[in-house]
Amino acid sequence: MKTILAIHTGGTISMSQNDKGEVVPNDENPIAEEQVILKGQINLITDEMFNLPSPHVTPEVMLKIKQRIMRAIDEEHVDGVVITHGTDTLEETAYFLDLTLPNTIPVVVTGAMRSSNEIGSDGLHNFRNAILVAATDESYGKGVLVVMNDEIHTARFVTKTHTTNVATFRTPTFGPIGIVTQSKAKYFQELIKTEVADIDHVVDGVYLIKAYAGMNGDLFNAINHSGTKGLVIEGLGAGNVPPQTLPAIQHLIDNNIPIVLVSRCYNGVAQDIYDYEGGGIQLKKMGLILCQGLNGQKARIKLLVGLSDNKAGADLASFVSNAIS
Ligand SMILES: NC(=O)C[C@H](N)C(=O)O
Repeated sequence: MKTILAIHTGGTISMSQNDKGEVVPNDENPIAEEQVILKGQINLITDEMFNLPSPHVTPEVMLKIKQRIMRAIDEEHVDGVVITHGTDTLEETAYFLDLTLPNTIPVVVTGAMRSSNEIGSDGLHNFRNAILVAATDESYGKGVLVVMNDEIHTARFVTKTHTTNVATFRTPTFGPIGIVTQSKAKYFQELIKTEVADIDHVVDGVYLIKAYAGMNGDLFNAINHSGTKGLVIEGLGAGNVPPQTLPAIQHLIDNNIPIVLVSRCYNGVAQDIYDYEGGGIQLKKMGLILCQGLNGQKARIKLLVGLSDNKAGADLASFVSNAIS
């Protein structure tokens, strides 16, 4: 029998609807373990570590979860870990863990779109599936996984795409890597390349700014201060910005702030294709780091982890730039 540690951190999976129809946190994580079908087949131990709506989750909280999992691996010798988490920032915590944990045992993050007492609540189903995936031998060596709505996604590429639909978690461009059936986790894709940065602290001052038509330098100027450690820009299309932003972006570069460029598009990767003012070719020449395959919030987590690992210059650029190969 495998031993799986479930770490509860809060989110809708731990919430319920009140008489007025509002979804509210409970005093404690209310997941009814006795209802989880796999009880009896798996030795499930639980840790009610946090009870936070996921918009309250910070990189410091993510680091604490990482440290808790390290203890489970090194001292408790568990066979797998499941983390329940609010879905709003689930992809960020999952990717933080993917970048900072050794790839030794399955670590699976899950949540719910409907709270525990709502009709059609998906919490227990997702929790059961996540336990099943964490206890499956084929789940070893795949990095941190996200299990929602009968699908298995990599933490690196999955993103929340719908405000309320239970099929909200999608992996644009690359697709999920497996499915969960009644009794099995089945994989049809391999994870490519894993990287680990064993950090013991997290830096502050890493920002994310989205480009838009007619944008000027105001937002970039606003973060041009001593507390800024890094910036991710969600550029337009293949990775371009309006020309009026360029002087302010250049000031940040002159102040040695690493700037990462991704695309605000849902699919595809940022590339240096266009050679006009503000185009990707110019941005690359200015020193922006083009990051392939990650969305803005994931690229921010990667930049934050790289900086927290004391990476700088070419080392930081190579850590952040390529998530694909
Ligand atoms: N479905 C959810 O979990 C959303 C909730 N607002 C959270 O992230 O905590």
